[in-house]
Amino acid sequence: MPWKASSLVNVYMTVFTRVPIDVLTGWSNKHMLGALENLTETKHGTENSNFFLTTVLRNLIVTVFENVGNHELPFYLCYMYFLSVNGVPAPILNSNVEAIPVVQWVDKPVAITLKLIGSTQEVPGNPHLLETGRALAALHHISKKTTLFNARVYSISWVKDKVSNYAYVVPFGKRYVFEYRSSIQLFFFLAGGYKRLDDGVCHGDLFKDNVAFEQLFHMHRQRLSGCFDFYFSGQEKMLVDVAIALNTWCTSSNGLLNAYATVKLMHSYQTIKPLKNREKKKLLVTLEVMSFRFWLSRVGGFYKKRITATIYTYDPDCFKHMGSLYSRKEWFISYVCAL
Ligand SMILES: Nc1ncnc2c1ncn2[C@@H]1O[C@H](COP(=O)(O)OP(=O)(O)OP(=O)(O)O)[C@@H](O)[C@H]1O
Ligand SMILES: N[C@@H](CCO)C(=O)O
Repeated sequence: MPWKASSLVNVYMTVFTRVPIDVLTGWSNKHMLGALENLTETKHGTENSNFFLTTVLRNLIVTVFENVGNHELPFYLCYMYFLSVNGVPAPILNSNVEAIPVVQWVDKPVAITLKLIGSTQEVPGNPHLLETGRALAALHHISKKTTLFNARVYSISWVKDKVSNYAYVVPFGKRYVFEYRSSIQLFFFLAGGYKRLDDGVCHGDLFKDNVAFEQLFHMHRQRLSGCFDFYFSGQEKMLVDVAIALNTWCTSSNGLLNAYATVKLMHSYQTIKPLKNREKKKLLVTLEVMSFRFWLSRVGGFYKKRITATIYTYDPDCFKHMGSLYSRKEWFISYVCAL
């Protein structure tokens, strides 16, 4: 049966693994986090089980990793540590990389990180777009200097695997579109120009719900307090991160890229890290490929989760048609990329 976004209504549960209070108290004592005051489950998130934990000393996030193995966690934590000591705000708790609280619960790794101040922005305005563009560019800039390495998460084999697994959920008359878009995706990875794009460790998931902003009391504006959810980060073309950000931060409700928002984000990104000509030429196809990539993972997520329980899933519909939008013309790209 083909999926339908409307059937996502009433699908609300974001925690898969709960941790008893006495276990949390033990961790808190061991890592000197302070006496526990409050514990609540987060309302969003589809990958891991996240809790807001308040102690007398701090506001924390407890993440029980559902799909990240013990061997993978050190990269993510070290990368967050690397970013935060280099001025890109990531929610790492200790300034000593050896003292980051990592524990184990029912055979799953658990990390305790800082809860960022403020909240995420569903409808970003000028300052949000400008600060996000700047933060992403700073992240890319500094990531060039790290020796940390994590293999690309969304590789050719990932695409092939998902496409073959999910093809049956696409209505029969639409399968040619699915095949066409997946071929663009594969072509993108295999094309010669792809190899020459700038790469390094990328965030991989810089959606609006992964950046927090705090209100400045003395001013009528907000300031970026940090980026989180680095658990898709890995080696990637930096243009891919830019396209993910544009698709999610700058798209209007009708699915079209908003020129005003795109110019803001791109301008602030490029003041720190200007795109090279070969990157500008590939931006159009990268936007298309990334919209398909998230559509694919959301459709897959919907099916996987529907089988297991009623849990929170993201709506795939907003990425469905993005690849064929009229605003994605060459002139539009040169306009928004102009510094
Ligand atoms: N460091 C943090 N500071 C503030 N809030 C956070 C932090 N980390 C997680 N959260 C909260 O927890 C929620 C879920 O976190 P996150 O997005 O990391 O989960 P996930 O399961 O990995 O989700 P996704 O499906 O987006 O990959 C966020 O929407 C946010 O409200
Ligand atoms: N940020 C992703 C989920 C994690 O890949 C989405 O909204 O589809």
